[in-house]
Amino acid sequence: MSSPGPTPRPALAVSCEGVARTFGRGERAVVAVHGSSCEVPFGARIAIVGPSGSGKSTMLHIMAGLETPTAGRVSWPGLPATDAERRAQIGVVFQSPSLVPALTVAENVALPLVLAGVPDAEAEERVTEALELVQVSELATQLPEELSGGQAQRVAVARVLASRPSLILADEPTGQLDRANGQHLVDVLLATAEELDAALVVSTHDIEVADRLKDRWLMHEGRLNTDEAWLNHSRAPRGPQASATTVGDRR
Ligand SMILES: Nc1ncnc2c1ncn2[C@@H]1O[C@H](COP(=O)(O)OP(=O)(O)OP(=O)(O)O)[C@@H](O)[C@H]1O
Repeated sequence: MSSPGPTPRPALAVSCEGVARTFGRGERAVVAVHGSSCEVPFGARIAIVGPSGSGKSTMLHIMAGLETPTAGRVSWPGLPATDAERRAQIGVVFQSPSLVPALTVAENVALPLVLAGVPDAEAEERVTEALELVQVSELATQLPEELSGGQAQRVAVARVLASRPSLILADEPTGQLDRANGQHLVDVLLATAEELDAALVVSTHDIEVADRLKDRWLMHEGRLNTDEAWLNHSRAPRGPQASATTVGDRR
């Protein structure tokens, strides 16, 4: 019997090789991300956990192509090579919802579809479906200023889902939601990622949210640790500090 060939490498949505990002110069320079590497295949469900200021948002923005690394290399082997086409396949849920103030909720969700040239009837269908998924259909004609923080956050998620991305990057998507609504939003992100066969990366402080995702990575002082062994380090005298200890203690 012939031996099986090497297992084909899974298609990667995004790959980071030693990426770093420094803001400012000289004495005022802040290193938000130190040389960090990761590979995110399609089908991945990853939580990036870490304390405030550890570099999670910056890392997600690098993966999204919104922030250019000052060192290292980011690539999207499984996404289109041209910037515009690739951007259309990357959905980012920002920490602050950033809705367009003059547009209604439905118009905000439709905006990326209109810009991408999706026909009106299909855009309308996708908007209705996305608003239903995040349970804000009744807010379709409201303006962003009329929404609570949590409602705005759900609309921002709907906007990403409607564009049917292949790579979903969500920065603290449950930050302004109570526990039940937060859990529901995670359900929606997971179900959508499954349906689209997309990669999903969620940054969070919330261990309950992190535990819903298949893999958990730690961001600590600008360094990304993709080895889940850190979960057990809390018992070791010199394991990763505060955040890892907190996570480990919950297990
Ligand atoms: N545009 C910027 N200019 C200067 N410093 C920045 C900028 N963006 C981030 N930083 C700094 O980089 C570090 C990492 O910030 P980042 O927002 O990535 O962390 P975070 O883990 O997402 O934090 P949080 O959970 O509070 O959002 C922080 O010290 C922050 O002050």
